[in-house]
Amino acid sequence: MRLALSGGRGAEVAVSGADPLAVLRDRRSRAALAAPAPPRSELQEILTAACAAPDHARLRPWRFIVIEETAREALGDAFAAAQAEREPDATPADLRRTRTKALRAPLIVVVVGTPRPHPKVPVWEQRASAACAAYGVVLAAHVRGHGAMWRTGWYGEAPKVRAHLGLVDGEEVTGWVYLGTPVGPEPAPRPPVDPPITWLG
Ligand SMILES: Cc1cc2nc3c(=O)[nH]c(=O)nc-3n(C[C@H](O)[C@H](O)[C@H](O)COP(=O)(O)O)c2cc1C
Repeated sequence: MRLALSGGRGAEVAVSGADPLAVLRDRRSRAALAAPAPPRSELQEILTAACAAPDHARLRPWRFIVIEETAREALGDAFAAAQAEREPDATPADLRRTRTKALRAPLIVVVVGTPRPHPKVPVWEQRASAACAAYGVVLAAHVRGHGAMWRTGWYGEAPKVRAHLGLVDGEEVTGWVYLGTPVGPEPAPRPPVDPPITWLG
């Protein structure tokens, strides 16, 4: 059964009577996103749901930075400054293109992994947990009828961007989750999946 998203403007997925597994199965990332973004109150719920990520020893090895609409220009400037530092030959057109990466959606949630040494929980587990939290943001936004797309990029490691975000040593950008109202044609339904399973029966 395919779930209908009612409008994609903060409306909840119509789960009543439907198979909730379809919410997971039929989710698609949406690259083209426009205003409105989820309002703060709803984003709070989405990020709270994302904090239910599996998390060994309850370290909660992530945090969120929310780039609201008015903060995007400054982030784009940081992207461009980072590119100018990394590629001294970058043209003004290159820098303009890079700046627009911050404007691809009305809101960005930066999921920051905060792994730290722990006697029982290795860093890879904490990174996996942060990735689950990022997926949680995507999924919870989808459930609430918003479009989402998890992206990454070199600029997450660039000192100028890290400084702009206020990241401290050891913190890492797990994902830039772009959120907003999907625009343009709906992506084709996900092709049937044959899960790679080894059954040991
Ligand atoms: C860690 C991670 C980084 C990603 N980075 C990008 C990216 O930079 N650009 C991109 O187009 N897709 C990226 N993706 C993939 C998209 O989020 C998305 O999963 C993909 O387009 C497939 O769409 P679907 O989610 O509808 O299956 C990334 C996914 C993950 C898990």
